[in-house]
Amino acid sequence: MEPLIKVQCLKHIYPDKTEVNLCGLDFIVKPGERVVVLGPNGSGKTTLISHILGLLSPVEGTVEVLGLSPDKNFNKIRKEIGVVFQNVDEQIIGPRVYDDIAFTPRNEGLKKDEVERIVSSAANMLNIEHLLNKIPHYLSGGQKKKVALAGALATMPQILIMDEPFDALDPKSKKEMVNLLNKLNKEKNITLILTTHDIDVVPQLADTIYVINHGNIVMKGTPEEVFSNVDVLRCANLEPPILAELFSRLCNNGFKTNIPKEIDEAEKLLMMLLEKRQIV
Ligand SMILES: Nc1ncnc2c1ncn2[C@@H]1O[C@H](COP(=O)(O)OP(=O)(O)OP(=O)(O)O)[C@@H](O)[C@H]1O
Repeated sequence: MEPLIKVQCLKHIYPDKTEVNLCGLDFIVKPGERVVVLGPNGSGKTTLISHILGLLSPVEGTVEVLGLSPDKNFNKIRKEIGVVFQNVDEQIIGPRVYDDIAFTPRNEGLKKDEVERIVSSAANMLNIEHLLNKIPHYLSGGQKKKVALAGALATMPQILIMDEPFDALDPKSKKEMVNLLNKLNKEKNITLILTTHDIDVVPQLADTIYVINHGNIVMKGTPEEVFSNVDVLRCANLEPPILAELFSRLCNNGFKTNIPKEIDEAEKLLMMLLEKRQIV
């Protein structure tokens, strides 16, 4: 299967001469994949995303999205990619929530009733119908994030990129966001690229994880592969999810068990282990 995105040994130099390198392993995203990028602060996650979106041009290395250089084919590429930036204030531009979600469909010249249909379907997906008449500036951080996501989904892109999707979300909204992202991936076949510091949710969301450290993509693998490699993670200033760490330690102590993704799964596995040992 041809990759949707391929980034090889990227080097970027910002105007103030700050140099960002992303060498090591190639960054490859296949259609329908859920990819999470992990790395410490300042390691270049947002820089990587900006290149994929064609907002920045590499000084060295190659960036290909759908076989094209995104910086030279900005309009073509941006139709296929929905994005929610870390700082959503920079991307919400409509005077009312409705206008913001309607921005791209209106720009594409769609008729009023088609725009209405798209906005109402995106708002419904995110449970924000009650916010449509509000002024975005006065919304809470979590509400703004949902509005930005509704805007990104309005044109049903092939690829959805979210930089820190769980920032500003309370536990219930975080759970809803995880479920929604998985639903978009499964039912609409939207390819996901996410960055997050919220490591505990990663096993529920990732098919593939990339770990960036010191200018290199140092590791690629499934959550099980990556989170069992505690030394590489710690070296990159990352902690494995608490459940992954606990169950890896149980494995190291001779208990044959999978690594659970969620607390319910962990509970079942623990009950099975305890029953086997006749502790309960
Ligand atoms: N516009 C800019 N001008 C100058 N330097 C920049 C600019 N944007 C980012 N940088 C620098 O590039 C490096 C990588 O930044 P980037 O935002 O890509 O990291 P990140 O991994 O997304 O960080 P975080 O986890 O904190 O969001 C950092 O040293 C940062 O200070």
